[in-house]
Amino acid sequence: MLSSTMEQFATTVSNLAQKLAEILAEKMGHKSTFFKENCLPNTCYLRMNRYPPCPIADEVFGLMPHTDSDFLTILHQDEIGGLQLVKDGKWIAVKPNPEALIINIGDLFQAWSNGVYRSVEHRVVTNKLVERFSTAYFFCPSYDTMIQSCVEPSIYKSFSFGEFRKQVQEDVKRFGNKIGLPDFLYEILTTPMAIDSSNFAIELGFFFWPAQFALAGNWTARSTARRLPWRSVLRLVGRSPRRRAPWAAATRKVFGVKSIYMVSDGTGWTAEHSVNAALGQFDHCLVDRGCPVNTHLFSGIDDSERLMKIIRQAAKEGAMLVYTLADPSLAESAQQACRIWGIPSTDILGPITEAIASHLGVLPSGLPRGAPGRSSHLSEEYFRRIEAIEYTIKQDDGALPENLHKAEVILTGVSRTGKTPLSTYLAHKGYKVANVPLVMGVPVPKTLFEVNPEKVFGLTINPVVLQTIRRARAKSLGFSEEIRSNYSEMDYVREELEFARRIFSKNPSWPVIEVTGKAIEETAAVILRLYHDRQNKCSMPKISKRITRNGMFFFPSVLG
Ligand SMILES: O=C(O)CCC(=O)C(=O)O
Ligand SMILES: [Fe+2]
Repeated sequence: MLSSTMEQFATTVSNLAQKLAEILAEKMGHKSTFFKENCLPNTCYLRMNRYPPCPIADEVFGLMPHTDSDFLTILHQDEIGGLQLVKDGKWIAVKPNPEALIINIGDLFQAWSNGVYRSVEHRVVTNKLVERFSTAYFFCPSYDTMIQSCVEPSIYKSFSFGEFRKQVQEDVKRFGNKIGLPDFLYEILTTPMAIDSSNFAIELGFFFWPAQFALAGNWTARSTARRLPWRSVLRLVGRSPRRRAPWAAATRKVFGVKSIYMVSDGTGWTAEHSVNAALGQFDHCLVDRGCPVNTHLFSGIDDSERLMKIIRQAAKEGAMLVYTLADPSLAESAQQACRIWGIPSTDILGPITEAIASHLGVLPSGLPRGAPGRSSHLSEEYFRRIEAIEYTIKQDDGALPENLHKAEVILTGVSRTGKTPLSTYLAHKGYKVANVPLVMGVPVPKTLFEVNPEKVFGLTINPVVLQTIRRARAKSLGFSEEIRSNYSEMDYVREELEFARRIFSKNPSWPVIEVTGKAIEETAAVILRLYHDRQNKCSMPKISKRITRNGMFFFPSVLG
């Protein structure tokens, strides 16, 4: 009785699947007999799922996130609910309606339609109290049927359904999850294609349901392991059920770690800096607030083969892709592959390069930094930077005062105001920087007062903060008690800051910058703004300084 009911059900939904496939094909302008010829009843199969009540429903999936390896799936679920699908990057529940059928696009339809229809990622969550049943009809061809895109140029290589299934099994064995269509993507995507991707899941009125379904009450739950599938399967028609394996996507969901892949055909600094700057906007929710982000940098990626491997990996891991690719065809490939695989992506270099090209009226070279044919990789600017770094290292901590006149920027202040890291940072930006410490009782080099005062910058800091920094420093360096009290006791700290203040006030054209609580980058930005204002001398703001009540210099950045 059960089997005849199931046969009847299978025949009905098989006809429905046939019609739907033809309608979808026709919508793409293809009147095709392909489905009629290749998806015969003996190659399609029906699977009945039972999801027993699960005491740890929050931790276990009934069915791991997956896409179906078929053309179409016709699914019936009972009134319990639990099926979810991904829409716009979010999991949404499919409202249970025993009066309706759910149609899922499978991987084969995605390949056949060249990505116009997309196979939908779905999963089943378990229920604590009640069992759930569903029946899925998988509309498949024979293993030797070749799956080939119905339009050219094709995104995917053609493959037989057998090859596809074999690859899926191998991937599951090797990686623990199915990769699916990304395995069959052409490595080089250079031809622009307009792909109208749409996740597809429609509900139809349901007209047939076997009453004897409850017969299968003795099924047993197959897996109780955490996050492993929690359901039993009854196969009625066709091939054996797929092995269910834990998915990378599921692991991701358990641990909630998001990844950002940065890909560059150069060093990757631009991508890295941009991502870090943007991540700064999420300080309030990163890591310790439970939203951990992993970033991975792939530099020197200048061929599509490696690019596609990375993108495939990103698809597998559910990562986002941020790329700086000077070669427009490579950037285009990245964009397309991301669109096809549903990977969120951002092209950092493309939009700005295009804007500059249109502003200048000149085409960009499309060559990454260092590529043969691009004007000298090691540019003048590069050598200038190296020279600046060499100079700055030599001039650290008051060394070689006779060379101060060669500096572009001179930083001065008491010990532990951040002169050295600031000098190094500015040197990496190409400025020759000297730093001169102001130490009470040690004469300040004469040359500091002989050089152009416009390049001297004083640094000052809150005494309490300075004392804390100095104490930590004294401890880590194992200073003796005597040196320690000289260096880090409050009276001494205040006195030394006063000593510096007096020097600063005798040299009123030195801007004095309060560094308390400022990042090196922030102080550097202030210095460079002043430096360039002074260099350009155009409507240069007059720099003034005044003394605040606690005896610290306060530096209003731009005064008219
Ligand atoms: O039980 C369900 O609702 C979904 C079943 C399913 O996705 C499958 O068997 O592939
Ligand atoms: Fe499925």
